[in-house]
Amino acid sequence: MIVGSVPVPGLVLGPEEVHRTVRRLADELSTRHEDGTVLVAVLKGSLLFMADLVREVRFVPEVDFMAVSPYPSGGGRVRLEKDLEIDIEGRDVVLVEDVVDTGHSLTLLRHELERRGPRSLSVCAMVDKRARRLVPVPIEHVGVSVSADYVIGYGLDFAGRYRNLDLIASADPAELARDPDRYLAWAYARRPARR
Ligand SMILES: O=P(O)(O)OC[C@H]1O[C@H](OP(=O)(O)OP(=O)(O)O)[C@H](O)[C@@H]1O
Ligand code: HPA
Repeated sequence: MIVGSVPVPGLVLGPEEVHRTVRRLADELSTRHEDGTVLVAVLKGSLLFMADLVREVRFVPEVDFMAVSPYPSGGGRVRLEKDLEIDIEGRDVVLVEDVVDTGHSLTLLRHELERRGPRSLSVCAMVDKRARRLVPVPIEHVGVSVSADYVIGYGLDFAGRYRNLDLIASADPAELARDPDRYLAWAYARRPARR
């Protein structure tokens, strides 16, 4: 969308819709899981999602964190950067992802977790960019499916910016590549005033 000569991102979910979506996902998880379920957040993007989700589920979760990153050589190969501290053998595990794009990261993560013998494993992803999938991978709980090429906000960054927004917006990756600060004025104008 273009306003005047300044491109602005398209709003995918505003703050209220983000919270409604998190509550719905927490309800879905709460009907299937009991105390002791391990919620594994994928850093860094799942920061806000995990923080909200743990406050909405109706079971007592244990939390842990993983991180992956692409190999510099590219080609979709992904490596584990940070591993769990908890032994998940025999445990119910929910992997909490901010976004699934090509599917490479989630494929590696599912494989890594499955081979440790959890009692159950499911994935709860806030954003599913289904049209961009290169590797098919199951996602049991989806917040929102988008056709956008790139999304920012609610943990999702571009070059470290935009993670702290309480909304999710689609953005033009070419614009961001030209100027990573491109949407900051738009984003901060939408932040609620703090006392
Ligand atoms: O489906 P894929 O194409 O593999 O992309 C999905 C991955 O991208 C995001 O992480 P990102 O690399 O943006 O790192 P960050 O969360 O630390 O910003 C997200 O957390 C996934 O792990
Ligand atoms: N936004 C932010 N980070 C991402 C995305 C996205 O659309 N896809 C994969 N990592």
